[in-house]
Amino acid sequence: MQSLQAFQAQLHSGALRGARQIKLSAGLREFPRELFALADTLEVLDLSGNQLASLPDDLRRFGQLRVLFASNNPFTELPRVLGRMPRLEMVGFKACQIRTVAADSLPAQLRWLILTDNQITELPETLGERPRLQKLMLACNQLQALPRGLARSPRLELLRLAGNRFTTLPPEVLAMPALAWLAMAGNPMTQHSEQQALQAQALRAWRSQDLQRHELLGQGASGHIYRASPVDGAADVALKVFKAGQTSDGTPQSEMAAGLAAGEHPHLLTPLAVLQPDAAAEIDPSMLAMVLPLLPPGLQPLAGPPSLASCTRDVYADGARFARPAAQRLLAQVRSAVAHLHGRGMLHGDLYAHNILWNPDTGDAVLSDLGAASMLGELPAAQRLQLQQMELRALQHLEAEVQARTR
Ligand SMILES: Nc1ncnc2c1ncn2[C@@H]1O[C@H](COP(=O)(O)OP(=O)(O)OP(=O)(O)O)[C@@H](O)[C@H]1O
Repeated sequence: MQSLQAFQAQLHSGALRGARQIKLSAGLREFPRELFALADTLEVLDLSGNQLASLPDDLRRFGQLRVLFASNNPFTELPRVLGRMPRLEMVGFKACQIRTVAADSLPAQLRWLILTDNQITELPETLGERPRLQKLMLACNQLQALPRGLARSPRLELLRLAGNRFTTLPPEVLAMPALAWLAMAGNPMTQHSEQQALQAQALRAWRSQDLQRHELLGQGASGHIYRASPVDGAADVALKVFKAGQTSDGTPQSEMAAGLAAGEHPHLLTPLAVLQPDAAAEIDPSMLAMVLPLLPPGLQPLAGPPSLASCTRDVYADGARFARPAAQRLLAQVRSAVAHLHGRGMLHGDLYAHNILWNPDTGDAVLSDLGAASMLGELPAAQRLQLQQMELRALQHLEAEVQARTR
């Protein structure tokens, strides 16, 4: 729902009685007290894109609230009242101005925490005392260390640390018993390798006048993808134009560096080149872009991304069943793509069925999306190996999901 007036009108008419979900984005500067009329039923509240800097102390009256999104609001502190919410398990405060996360601001049932793109320098030890924690998004902050107790988080499977200030790998990461998906690019511990990868390719960058841009092929969270033709008559390519300077997993620069460093592999979607920014360009010159091979039509994602309920696990189409030979071929190709990345000293970081495009008839597959990939070359060899072993957990989850649907 977009406007406060529309919300109020619906509330007064009784149309919202018993509502379990509300989305309000209307330039709100204060929490609308009218919402308390739904305190007994509301489970999902989305207040993203307002002007809120605080939440009321009696928010805990929302006894059923499980999910709270409040991204793109000028909070400077994670509201402490969240720590007293009895059922709250998903908390999303992306792109606010948060500097402080107090020890008592984390709900006991916390399962999924999004603090991407804030200014956080330190996290409280209580984060390691949330046994249901499964997904932790901390990219693009100012962190140099993690709470020690996170090392023992029994269910923490997905961790995003990209774009912070880590000079070495936080030791807690290697101890996490269930970790399977990790992004850590764009930190001082990886930056040198990323810069080298970008510099090495700078001379081979394409200019925008080398390409004619055509229709939009699709868009994801981080970019718009167009079909484009090289003006020299070479085969068509895909052009990915990044939407913003930061993605949920890191930065476009890190994604491009990883893609270039990964090099070519028949089952990995890696860029052919970056597009040189240029003032005369048809696209906004401040936007970063890269050129990718054009995938043949007929490929489809193996699954959809996780839902609020599945949290770290992909969602497969109802009744999805794969023919055994196709499933085996798919898994062999994905394993070979992962082995290639590991051989290059890298992590994919987002090894998921939703990042695999495949042809269900043949089993031919391409692993895409290096947006969470990390270059591990600057880490000690033993750590590199441990991280790659960790990523094999993601591969095992994928294999189990596919095998469970193979007839
Ligand atoms: N190389 C390509 N060739 C043809 N079509 C492509 C190509 N890459 C992407 N697409 C199309 O664009 C859509 C969006 O791509 P994708 O999901 O990779 O976006 P993204 O923004 O890069 O990813 P993310 O959401 O993970 O940040 C795909 O579903 C597909 O239809």
